[in-house]
Order: sequence, then structure tokens, then C-alpha cells
Amino acid sequence: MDAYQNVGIKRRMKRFFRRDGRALIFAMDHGFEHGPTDFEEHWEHVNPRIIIKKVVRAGIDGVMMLPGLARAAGIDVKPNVGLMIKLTSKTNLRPKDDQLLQSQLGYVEDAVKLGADAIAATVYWGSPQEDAMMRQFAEIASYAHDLGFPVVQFAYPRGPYINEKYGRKEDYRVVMYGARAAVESGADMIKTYWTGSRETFAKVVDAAAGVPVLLSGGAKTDNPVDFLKLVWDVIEAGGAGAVVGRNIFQREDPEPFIKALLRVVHRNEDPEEAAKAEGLL
Ligand SMILES: O=C(COP(=O)(O)O)[C@@H](O)[C@H](O)[C@H](O)COP(=O)(O)O
Repeated sequence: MDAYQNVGIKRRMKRFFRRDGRALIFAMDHGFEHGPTDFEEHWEHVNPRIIIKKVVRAGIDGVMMLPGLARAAGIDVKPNVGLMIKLTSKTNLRPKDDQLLQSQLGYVEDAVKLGADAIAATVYWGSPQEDAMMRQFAEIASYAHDLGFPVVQFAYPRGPYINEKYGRKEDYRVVMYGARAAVESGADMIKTYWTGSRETFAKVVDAAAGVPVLLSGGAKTDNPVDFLKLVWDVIEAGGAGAVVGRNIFQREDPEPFIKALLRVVHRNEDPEEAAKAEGLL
């Protein structure tokens, strides 16, 4: 028989991942990490209750927020949608030397009180402050696991040595390294960068040794089909889906776009066909 907490972890994982083992998750921590200017293109989406209602209506599988935003809009994340609470962050206002550190801004207990289904934290692998983030993650993960919560690691290679050695943080060798480090530090889901090709992303998926790997969305593409194609490549490479922020809330009408993404993620639909089916083309 499974220990109680193992059942909790498995049940909560299913609130994000459908039977196909894939998930599309909406991210909304940008007001804190990037600043509210990220919402200027469609300013009404700065209001979490407005955008959360839209993404839930479109059929999103999960929503990721920081604790304070979940306090404002967590109630709009319907019970059939997974709620991921991220417990670490940083502002874009802090000095440059401190930009490579994510600090803890909430506790596992806060996520529990908010009705979370998963708990997330970022580690910048390769940062001069890697040690602090590793310890932070270990503490969060250990306690969350004891309570039956799956833990998500935003495993981002970032730091001067990475740039020196690999040229760019999206180099597959270093993304793969970050994904592996996430697995070995106890993550149940991994969110990371696109490596530029299916072949290289497949290696990241292999290095994750069965732990689901989700794409970190990135900047909005002007053509929505370009982003659908990117997510299609992730799926074809064995990725488990995507965590998407700007590509959703920076669009005037996010609902058909989310529906098209869901077609790609869950029905393996060709991106152009999915876009046509949802009236994007
Ligand atoms: O990791 C994050 C920000 O990363 P960044 O420092 O901008 O590379 C997350 O907080 C975002 O929520 C995540 O990147 C998903 O949002 P989009 O990238 O799709 O906007």
C-alpha cells in the first residue's frame, strides 16, 4: 500500500495532467517578475479575475500564480483546474547582481491554505547564488512531499559561467543539465527553456528520466501559429506540454488561442489545422 502522501501526490498530479500525460498551464506571475508593463498591450488582463475567468472558460488544465494573486483570483480557478502556487520569485527592480537569485516569498502552509494542487519554486542552475536556491528548493520539496503535494521546479540555467562556457542559456547541453539537476533534487514536474529543435529537446526529456518536462512559454510571437508550432515540436519531442503566460494574456482574445493550443497538446493536431478550427486563420 502506498503511504498517504504518495496518494496525495498522484491525485494532485492528475489535476494538471490528463490521461495522455500532458498539460497546458497558464502562468501569471509577470506583474511581480517582470512588472505590470507586461500587461500594457491588453491592459484589462492586469486584473487577474478577468484573465483567469477567460483561461478557465477556454478549458486550460492548470493555473500558476504567486500566493498573493491566488488570494485575489484563486477562487476563479474552478475545482477541475489545477492550481500551482509558486513560492519563490524576484522583481526586476533589484540590483543587477541580485537578479540571479529567486527569494522565497511564501510558505508551503500558504499554498495549502490557498487550496493548491502543486507547489513550485525556481532554481537558477549555474547562478552564483545556486547554493541558496538549492537549499530553498530542498526545504520546500521535502515539506511539500511530506504533505502529499507534487513539486514543480522551474529549472533555469542562468549565470556568467554558463554564458562563458556554452554561449547561451538555451544551449541544449545546459538545459539538459538543469532538467537532470531538477530530477535529482526531487522535482515531480520540470519547466524549462526551448532548446531550438525537436532533437535537442528530446534529449532534455530523456535526461529528465520520466519526470514530465513542460516548456516555459517565452515572449509572445506575432503570428499565433508560430507559437502553436513551437508547442507542437515540444509534444513531438516527448515534452509533457507547456506553461504559458505572455502568449496568452498579451493576445486580445486568448480563448480561441488556448483552444487551439489544447488541440495541439491533447489531440496531436497539426498547428495550422488547429488554428483554422478555432478561427485564428
Ligand atoms: O519563469 C518565468 C519568467 O522567466 P524569465 O525570467 O522571464 O525568463 C515565469 O515566471 C513565467 O511565468 C514563465 O516564463 C511563463 O510565462 P511566459 O514566458 O510564457 O510569459
